[in-house]
Amino acid sequence: MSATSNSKTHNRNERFVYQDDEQIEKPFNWAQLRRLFVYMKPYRKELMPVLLMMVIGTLTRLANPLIIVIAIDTALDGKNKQLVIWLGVAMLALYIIQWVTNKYRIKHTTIIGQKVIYDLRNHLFQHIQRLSFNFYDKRPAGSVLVRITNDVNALQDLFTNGVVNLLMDCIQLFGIVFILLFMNVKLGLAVMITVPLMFFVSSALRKRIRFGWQDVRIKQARINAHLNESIQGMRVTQSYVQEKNNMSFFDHMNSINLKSWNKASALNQAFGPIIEITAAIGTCILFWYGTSLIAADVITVGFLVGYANYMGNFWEPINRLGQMYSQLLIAMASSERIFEFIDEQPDIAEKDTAQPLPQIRGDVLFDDIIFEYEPGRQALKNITINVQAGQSIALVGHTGSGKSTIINLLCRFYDPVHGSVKIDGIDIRDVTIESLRSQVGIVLQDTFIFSGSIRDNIRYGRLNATDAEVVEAAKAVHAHDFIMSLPDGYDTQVEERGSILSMGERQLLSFARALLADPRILILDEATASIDTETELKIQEALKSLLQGRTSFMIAHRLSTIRNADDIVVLDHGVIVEQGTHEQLIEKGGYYNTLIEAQFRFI
Ligand SMILES: Nc1ncnc2c1ncn2[C@@H]1O[C@H](COP(=O)(O)OP(=O)(O)OP(=O)(O)O)[C@@H](O)[C@H]1O
Repeated sequence: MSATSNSKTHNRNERFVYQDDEQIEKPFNWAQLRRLFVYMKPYRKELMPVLLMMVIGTLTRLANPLIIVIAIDTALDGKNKQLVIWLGVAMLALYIIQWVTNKYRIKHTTIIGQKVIYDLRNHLFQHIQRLSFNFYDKRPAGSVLVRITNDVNALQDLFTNGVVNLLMDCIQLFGIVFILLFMNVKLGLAVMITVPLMFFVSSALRKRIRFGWQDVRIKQARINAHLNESIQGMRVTQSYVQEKNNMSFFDHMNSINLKSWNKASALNQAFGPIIEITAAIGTCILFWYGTSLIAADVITVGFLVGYANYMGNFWEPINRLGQMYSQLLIAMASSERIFEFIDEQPDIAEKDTAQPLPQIRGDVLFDDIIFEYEPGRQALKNITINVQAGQSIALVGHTGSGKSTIINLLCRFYDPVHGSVKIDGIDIRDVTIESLRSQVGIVLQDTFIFSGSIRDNIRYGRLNATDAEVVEAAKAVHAHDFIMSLPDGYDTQVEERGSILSMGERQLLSFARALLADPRILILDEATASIDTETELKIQEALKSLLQGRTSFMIAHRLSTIRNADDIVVLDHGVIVEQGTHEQLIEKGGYYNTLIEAQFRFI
């Protein structure tokens, strides 16, 4: 396989490490299984008739061999033709009952199972939407995606037929054991003597199977996480001509996954022969001991045939339970990963006493803020910024100086370690998150365009805005002309991330979206990409409309934006080194002056 030959070309362990999925190596977790079944609770009523059908179906199956016993012993000598007919009718009736109950059971378990999966997926998605940025910082998006798709799907089999089949097999098994012992205790014990042996041999195997399937899931999760990253980063991959390298890495992971699957599957298949051998030994014992009992007139031929029939039915559920064990293990590995997410609590939690933030004016105070993403590494040190409503603040500084961090704190994506952020004098930790974020608008550097029409993308700012308001917002930020030049105007369909639009056009769309939302506080992470002078002028004009009457924080990259700001906060390594207007700071000839000179040599 090419993975082996490529392994010398680079050290794969140095890149794409998805540590997060390595952790689960625990034994079978019954508490987890019980927790999973909580999702079935709302469907208890619907489940009752299914269980009833299952019990009826199983009992009729158990009655079949009894008819055979009677037929051979009392009817086959041809003297009692009527009894043969009646036995035939009874057999047919039993088969019909089995057919009807099976059909009902399969149909309804599928429906209930799908509903449970639907609930679980919704619950998981609802939960991860609440999780803080901190959670997403630590995980590749792919691994989050895998849990909502693959891991939830892996539970599908369990919920659609697994649970009911499990119960059915258990009832059938106990029923047969009871009948075998009831018919003849000695014979029953003799034929079942091999069962403990089988459990003993298979218990070591079961452990290996469990680890095998866990390993498969980990490998699959890695592939999916990598796939997701690869698709997201396809442009970068192609620009750096990394396709071959990427392919070799993928091939490597894929072959590891294949090996892991083959191993688990081979272990799983080892179950079958163990059961077959045990069954064969059991059958030998039955006929050896059974014939001697016939010779001694203790049992009849019909009895032995019926007994053999029950024995056949005895191994069937055991075999299925063995297979189901691996299904259960796959489901348990997935549910562990799902619950790991569900148990994750958002770092940014609302206080019980949190009140909605009233309609704000827009005064903002960063009061002696210290913040660290990781303990011991301060990203912001003693930051104090006092902003009056309606002022525009430009945040400037070299890369990594803490500009985005300030913005993250204002939206309460993280909480400071020390100090507080206040809006209109109210600590933002005391208000509900929704009321805070709905009054703070953000225009990100990498404007996210959703699949849909241009109109819908603008309307994302305020879902109940009318068409006229959408057009009005677009006009105000000078986006209307370019939208009208598109094939279907406002109805033009754009794909995810808006690749048919230029960088400048995407910016204007995001301005229109923000204007429609009409927040009192606006955060703008200005795009760094250079655009032509004409678009630059348009954007500056658009910005003026957008910023009017709002408090704004801008991570500014264009000199024109920085110049127009009411106040410029200059950051260096998480510390404010200078603050003032453009003219004041240039006059001062300090850090800002050097920074601006370095960035914009034409000044
Ligand atoms: N999620 C994170 N986890 C850990 N450290 C982080 C995280 N985000 C940022 N940092 C660190 O915090 C510091 C400030 O980062 P920040 O993103 O605020 O800088 P910035 O000024 O916005 O940079 P840029 O102009 O490059 O966007 C940097 O040292 C960065 O490495």
